[in-house]
Amino acid sequence: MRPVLILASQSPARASLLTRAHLPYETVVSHVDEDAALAEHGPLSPSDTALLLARAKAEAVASLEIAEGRVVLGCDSVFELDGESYGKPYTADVAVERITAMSGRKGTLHTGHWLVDRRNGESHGEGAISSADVYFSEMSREEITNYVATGEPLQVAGSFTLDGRGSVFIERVDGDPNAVIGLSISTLRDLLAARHVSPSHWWRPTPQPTTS
Ligand SMILES: Nc1nc2c(ncn2[C@@H]2O[C@H](COP(=O)(O)OP(=O)(O)OP(=O)(O)O)[C@@H](O)[C@H]2O)c(=O)[nH]1
Repeated sequence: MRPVLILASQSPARASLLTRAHLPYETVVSHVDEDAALAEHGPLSPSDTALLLARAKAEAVASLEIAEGRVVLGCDSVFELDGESYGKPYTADVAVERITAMSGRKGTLHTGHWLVDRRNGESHGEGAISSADVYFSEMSREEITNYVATGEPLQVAGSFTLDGRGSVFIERVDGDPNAVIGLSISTLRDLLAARHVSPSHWWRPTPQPTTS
């Protein structure tokens, strides 16, 4: 039986968070062009950017036939430092520059969530942001270049991971740590509750067909 939840994301970290919570899901990547989605809008705050992109991803997948009768979750994570939005650094030079600016300081990781409920012939969308302040320890130039050389920070929003090597440099998180990684499970619970669904329903063993 297909899981009710579709995760509209290519992110292994987001998938892992659902798996660890024993929440069954199917992954359908949205292939949303994030720059094009943002170009339609004027300047947005980092949190509004995350919510808009989460919505674009969820709606792109929710429009597919595979989403009929199911619930689709899209997410997007944006790192805020000094009021500026940062996504993935992609290159080592950009990662070194950004991590150098973060050293010894506090940034905020905003993760947008958008849920589209396509059950019962409807299509109801609702979103929420989960933001967490992240406090970084002082990092030496050598530590930064050694971290960037691993390649880990290049493909993650904010150029660091909380659940990987980046944890060496994180002193404190104020907020949902899962939101830092990319998907706040408690925010998903709240969005599902608004649609009269509890993730705990999915822990029940699926009734096995009786052999007559
Ligand atoms: N493992 C880990 N990944 C992180 C962390 N912070 C951000 N990320 C990842 O960085 C990526 C942020 O880029 P997004 O554009 O939101 O998502 P994406 O990876 O492109 O995947 P889509 O959902 O398909 O757009 C996500 O995959 C996040 O899971 C972290 O602390 N740990």
